[in-house]
Amino acid sequence: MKYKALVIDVDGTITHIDRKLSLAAAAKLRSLDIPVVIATGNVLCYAKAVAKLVGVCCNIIAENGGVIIDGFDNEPIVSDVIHECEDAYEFLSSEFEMEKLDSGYRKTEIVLRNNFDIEKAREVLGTRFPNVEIIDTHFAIHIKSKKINKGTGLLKMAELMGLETTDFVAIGDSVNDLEMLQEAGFAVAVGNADDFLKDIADYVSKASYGNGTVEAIDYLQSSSLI
Ligand SMILES: O=C(O)COP(=O)(O)O
Ligand SMILES: [Mg+2]
Repeated sequence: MKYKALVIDVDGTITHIDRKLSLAAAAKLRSLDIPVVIATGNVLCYAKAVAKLVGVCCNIIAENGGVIIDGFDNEPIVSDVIHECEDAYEFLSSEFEMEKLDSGYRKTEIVLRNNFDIEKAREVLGTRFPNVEIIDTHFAIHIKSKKINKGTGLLKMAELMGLETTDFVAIGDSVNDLEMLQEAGFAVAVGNADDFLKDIADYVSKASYGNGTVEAIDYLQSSSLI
């Protein structure tokens, strides 16, 4: 066994296209005897439920690295980065009809329904908020700090777990997984992943969504990598 832990995205990676949980992926993750860290752009309470129900509780990177816990009842570590995201949102909302998602729960970023022109929004924002970026995960649009991502989240989590980031296999599907896959020792992109993620991955599954995760874990096990 080469890698000591696995860090895995949620939407598009352990789900089907419609965000329903892939039961096959959940069963596969639950069967592993190495720690499994959930890493998602979703809010912490959502991620905690995912981790608990999948059965991999509870080292969690939520809000794209902005919020981290290393135990279900432990106090979250919350990055202080929301203010600039709020300022950018206020600035944009005078020009775009935007619908906030989960705003009552989010601590570190602003998330919006994917129903406006993101390219235009990036143009309008220009260089006004140099520490803020807008990303599209195909599930939602995030106005987030450039200072945090799932890669910085993995660095912190590895430290909390007494591991190196290179001890991890990372599995993901989208732009918000890029830094995490770059940081990990072994990177997996599922079949539905964006091309730029597939380009940097060590393994690209033929199957998509949750079935891609099952295929990748089968490969890692049969190659004695985990
Ligand atoms: O929050 C999103 O937009 C996508 O969530 P994910 O990181 O679990 O894929
Ligand atoms: Mg995803």
